[in-house]
Amino acid sequence: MTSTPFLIVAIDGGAASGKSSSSRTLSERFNLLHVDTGSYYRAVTAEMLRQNVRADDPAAVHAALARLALGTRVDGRSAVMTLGDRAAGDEIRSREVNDHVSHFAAIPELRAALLTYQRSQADVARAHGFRGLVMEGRDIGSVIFPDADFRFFLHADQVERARRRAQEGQQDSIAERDRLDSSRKASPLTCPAGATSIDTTHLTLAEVVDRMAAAIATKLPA
Ligand SMILES: Nc1ncnc2c1ncn2[C@@H]1O[C@H](COP(=O)(O)OP(=O)(O)O)[C@@H](O)[C@H]1O
Ligand SMILES: Nc1ccn([C@H]2C[C@H](O)[C@@H](COP(=O)(O)OP(=O)(O)O)O2)c(=O)n1
Repeated sequence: MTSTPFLIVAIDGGAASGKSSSSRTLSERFNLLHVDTGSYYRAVTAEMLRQNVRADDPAAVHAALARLALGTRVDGRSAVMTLGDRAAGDEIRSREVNDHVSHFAAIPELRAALLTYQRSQADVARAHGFRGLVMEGRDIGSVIFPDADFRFFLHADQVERARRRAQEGQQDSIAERDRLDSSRKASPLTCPAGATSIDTTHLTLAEVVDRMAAAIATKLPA
């Protein structure tokens, strides 16, 4: 008897390239835990701001990281970071977090603190009976799960991505975040070698999802 494989799907890309929307749909279609690692960097950034810690103060960042008590709550099909007894909420999408998150995400010590935590989400998925996980971010296919079963890299031209964000009513300097995320030394945003690159500029969300789903279905029936 063959057992069903536990599948890891990695999706990377810049802001508003379609990572969250496609990940959510794939998580439903294949019963995968949805892990939005951007929300983790956002939650830690919100916590740093709450504690008045600045990204350019390494000693304060170090001390604050040592105090973080990270946990995970599963909400439907999505993993949600908890900090102590608080779950990350809407404040992680605020203008202030948008403006600061890439600066905190560039700090190697902070990224190292989140590395094991992100990998441990596979255990959370198993414990909750999911058939695998779909994890989205900037360095999932390159650093967190380089051996993932599927690695996708989504991109779209900047004007289209800005249009998508504006349509959501969000104030977000995506060009500046992409510049910082792509140029940092620690795990920069890049299309990992061997990943499947998809230009979503002229595709509908359904078309993007269908391309990824067709590949995944070869290993895991929907
Ligand atoms: N291929 C697409 N065509 C049109 N709109 C899209 C497409 N992909 C995503 N969107 C829309 O763009 C916005 C940002 O998408 P999202 O999935 O949140 O991107 P990311 O997670 O990469 O930041 C959402 O409102 C989403 O519905
Ligand atoms: N794996 C990850 C995920 C996000 N980040 C950083 C860089 C991003 O600008 C911020 C926020 O990520 P998020 O995915 O929420 O951003 P968008 O939804 O694409 O606008 O976090 C990262 O450095 N590494």
